[in-house]
Amino acid sequence: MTPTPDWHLVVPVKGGASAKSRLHPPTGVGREALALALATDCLTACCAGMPPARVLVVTSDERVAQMARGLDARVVADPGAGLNAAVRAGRDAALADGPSLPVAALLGDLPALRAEDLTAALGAAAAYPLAVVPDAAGEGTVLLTALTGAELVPSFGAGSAARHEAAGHQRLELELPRLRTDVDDDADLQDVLALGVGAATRRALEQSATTLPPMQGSVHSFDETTGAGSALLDDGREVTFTREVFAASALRHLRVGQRLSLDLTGEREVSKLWIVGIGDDQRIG
Ligand SMILES: Nc1nc2c(ncn2[C@@H]2O[C@H](COP(=O)(O)OP(=O)(O)OP(=O)(O)O)[C@@H](O)[C@H]2O)c(=O)[nH]1
Ligand SMILES: C=C(OP(=O)(O)O)C(=O)O
Repeated sequence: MTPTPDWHLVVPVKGGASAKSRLHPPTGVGREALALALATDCLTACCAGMPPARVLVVTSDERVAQMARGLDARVVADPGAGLNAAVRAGRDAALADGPSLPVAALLGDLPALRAEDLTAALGAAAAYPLAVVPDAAGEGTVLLTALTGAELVPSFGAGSAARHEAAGHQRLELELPRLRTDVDDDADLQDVLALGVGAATRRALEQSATTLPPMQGSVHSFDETTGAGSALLDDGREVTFTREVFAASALRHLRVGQRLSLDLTGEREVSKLWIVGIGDDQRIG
């Protein structure tokens, strides 16, 4: 296998009141807060997938900058001339580390992204001098790469995948929906929620129980004597529940493999469980 080169990753994040103008968050959720949460989940995955010192977040928004610094990413000042200028500024900051380094640019609105998706995509892109990964619709760009960073010339904006391809970037239709689903509008938000978003986006949407589908999973283990156990979420995570949570469900028994709906506190602890299809007011015991 070809070793993966040491990419620098440029992530532009607009932030502030004008971010994500096509998104209509549910009542009780601010657009700015939701946009920040989308970027937080995206950057958390990036900084888990590669050394954060090689992740360059281009922004002029102090809240975004603070969040990025908290993840140990580098912050580059946004020149204030739009998305492509922001990506160029990130590229130039990366090239200050070495003029022929490989540089990639990733959109910052991918809240379902996981570290392994980024690693897989950068690994695939490493086989080409220039590459582009289109968004799920095949029209926009989510990832643009150049093995020689100085050759990264961004042309983001409507229909950018075809433009990047015409400029010599190899089109990579990777089977990585978590990487390819960017959030522009309300339908995209539903798509990423179905894929499973990161903790920040889930938290930001918590005030709005109507839009957030409960987590689904199946019983993985159950101790009859204590009432404690664990479940496997459909996104692959194992989560645990205590005897108190089980007792509060009013269920008398669980069997391994049984389908459940779950609420979580934190990443791994179940705060509430119930049987799929049985609503809060229709509990069975
Ligand atoms: N730093 C920086 N990032 C930008 C800028 N414009 C867009 N982005 C980021 O680029 C990614 C894709 O941008 P868009 O989908 O066009 O997002 P947007 O401008 O926030 O949203 P819309 O108002 O819907 O166009 C997101 O991560 C944005 O935060 C910009 O001028 N500067
Ligand atoms: C900026 C782009 O897309 P969107 O506005 O759809 O995020 C793009 O794909 O080039």
